[in-house]
Amino acid sequence: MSDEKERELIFVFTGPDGSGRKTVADSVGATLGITKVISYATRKPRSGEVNGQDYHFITPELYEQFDADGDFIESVTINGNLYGLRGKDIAYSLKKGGSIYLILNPEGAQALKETYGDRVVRLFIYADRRTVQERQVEAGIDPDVIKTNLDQYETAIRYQSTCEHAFENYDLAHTVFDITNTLETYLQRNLEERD
Ligand SMILES: Nc1nc2c(ncn2[C@@H]2O[C@H](COP(=O)(O)OP(=O)(O)O)[C@@H](O)[C@H]2O)c(=O)[nH]1
Ligand SMILES: Nc1ncnc2c1ncn2[C@@H]1O[C@H](COP(=O)(O)OP(=O)(O)O)[C@@H](O)[C@H]1O
Repeated sequence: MSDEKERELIFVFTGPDGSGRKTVADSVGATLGITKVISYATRKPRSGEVNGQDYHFITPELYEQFDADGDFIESVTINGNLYGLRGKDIAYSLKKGGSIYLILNPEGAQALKETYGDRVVRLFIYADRRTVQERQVEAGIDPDVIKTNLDQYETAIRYQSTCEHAFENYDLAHTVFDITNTLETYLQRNLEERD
């Protein structure tokens, strides 16, 4: 039989940029005490971002080295920057015990689903186009980046139907409450299956 740890769950928060994935995910993650696994990125940290908390911010040279070593589950270029998740980080967190969460665009969510199958639960977070635009403007995101993100909006929205769950995010407390309840059900069921 498979190792007990192989039954830990992988919650992936996905959806369009600006929908609130990070805000919601970190709040739910803190409430439930689940570990975040972060990607490696070659972009520069934005004001307020912390290395090792938002991303592992690394040089293109180091990124290339990891890539050449076959470390990345998938690797994408977004707005001229590289992003990737190292399989060994996921394996390590799962091995330590407990479920994990990640924040990814739909492409990344799909890659995880294909790699880890049934253990992956995708939570699709969404808001209307104008709202996600306003949020990104308010957050001080570069206007060119906002434009490329909005060009991806419809494509991202189409991924909703593939996800295990979808939540609109307007009232933040409400969204966090709903998702926390949903994940608690998964965690409880997972515990019971082990008894
Ligand atoms: N496919 C994929 N997407 C990622 C990965 N890491 C982050 N992303 C997504 O790529 C986009 C990165 O854009 P960025 O402007 O840095 O956004 P932010 O980090 O969400 O503020 C976001 O939609 C992220 O959720 C990854 O490893 N793989
Ligand atoms: N329900 C909400 N109402 C108002 N603002 C929100 C809400 N959820 C998130 N935000 C804000 O919107 C911005 C984008 O949220 P973020 O979590 O970074 O989105 P994403 O990870 O999807 O790009 C942030 O400034 C965040 O504080």
